[in-house]
Amino acid sequence: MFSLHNLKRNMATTPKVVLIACGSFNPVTNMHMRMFELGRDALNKTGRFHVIEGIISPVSDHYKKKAITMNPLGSDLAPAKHRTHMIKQAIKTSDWIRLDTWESEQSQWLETEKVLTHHREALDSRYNANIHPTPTKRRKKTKTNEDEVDNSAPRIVAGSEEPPVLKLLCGADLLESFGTPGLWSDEDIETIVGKHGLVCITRAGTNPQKFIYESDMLTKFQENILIVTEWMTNEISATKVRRALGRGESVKYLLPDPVIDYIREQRLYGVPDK
Ligand SMILES: Nc1ncnc2c1ncn2[C@@H]1O[C@H](COP(=O)(O)OP(=O)(O)OP(=O)(O)O)[C@@H](O)[C@H]1O
Ligand SMILES: O=C(O)c1ccc[n+]([C@@H]2O[C@H](COP(=O)([O-])O)[C@@H](O)[C@H]2O)c1
Repeated sequence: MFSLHNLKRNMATTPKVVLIACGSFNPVTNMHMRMFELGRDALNKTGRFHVIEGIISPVSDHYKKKAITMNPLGSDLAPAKHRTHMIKQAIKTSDWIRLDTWESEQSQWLETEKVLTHHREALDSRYNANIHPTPTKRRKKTKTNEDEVDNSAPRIVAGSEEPPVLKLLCGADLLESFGTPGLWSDEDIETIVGKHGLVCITRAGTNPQKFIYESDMLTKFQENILIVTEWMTNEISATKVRRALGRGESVKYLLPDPVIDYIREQRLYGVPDK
């Protein structure tokens, strides 16, 4: 029978999850934000997890993939200071997603497995120490410098509960990039999927179920992968957004308004003069 007491007890015993999305966020789009909502909803609906936090972790300026595979003439990755500023604008309307700049501040590009390990350790120490500020602190910071990054996270109550689980949140293109020869190491893929877990949002032109079926390793850890179908297949890609910006085309409703304002102000992505 339903009772508030049982509901509270279930909430306390259901494993808590922190979702982390790693990527260029060049720039952050409305689809990135939606990816978090889809991932949280789907995990919570399984009844097996309770999502408590989302982390956006942009890559550092040393990430060279774009230069190698997308644009042989040079990297079109905007500096991390701009990408993180835009993320801060985008998450203003969210009370559970935060920016974490640890990865973007590194002096070299780091494999995603290393980023997850860092956050796994950070979660463990937050859990063990139980001395961290609540997320409301960030929203009360009206008098501080706008550019000051607050990487504080929700307080994790230690006690009988287990520490939160960390899961990588991604689009199916990232999952399918596991199959690109020489891009990811097998050990890293095994750690990401076997130890942490994956929440993967379908994307136009991808077939994550088939991709998992065709990989022995992913099939082995299948129970750690949640595929979430995005039925509103309005494909927003940062590449296409950058292209539209460079051509002076409107990107309204594809990016949060303050992000568009910032891009125009800073003349990012080759935005032409008015
Ligand atoms: N439209 C989308 N649907 C589902 N996932 C998405 C979508 N756009 C981005 N993502 C996911 O967000 C994460 C970070 O994305 P990323 O910064 O690489 O954006 P992107 O649009 O794929 O960028 P680019 O076009 O520059 O390669 C990745 O896991 C990516 O798969
Ligand atoms: O860990 C790896 O080996 C690895 C190999 C290729 C890409 N990644 C990560 O995957 C993300 C891809 O982002 P993007 O914008 O290039 O689609 C980014 O966070 C990279 O650091 C990670």
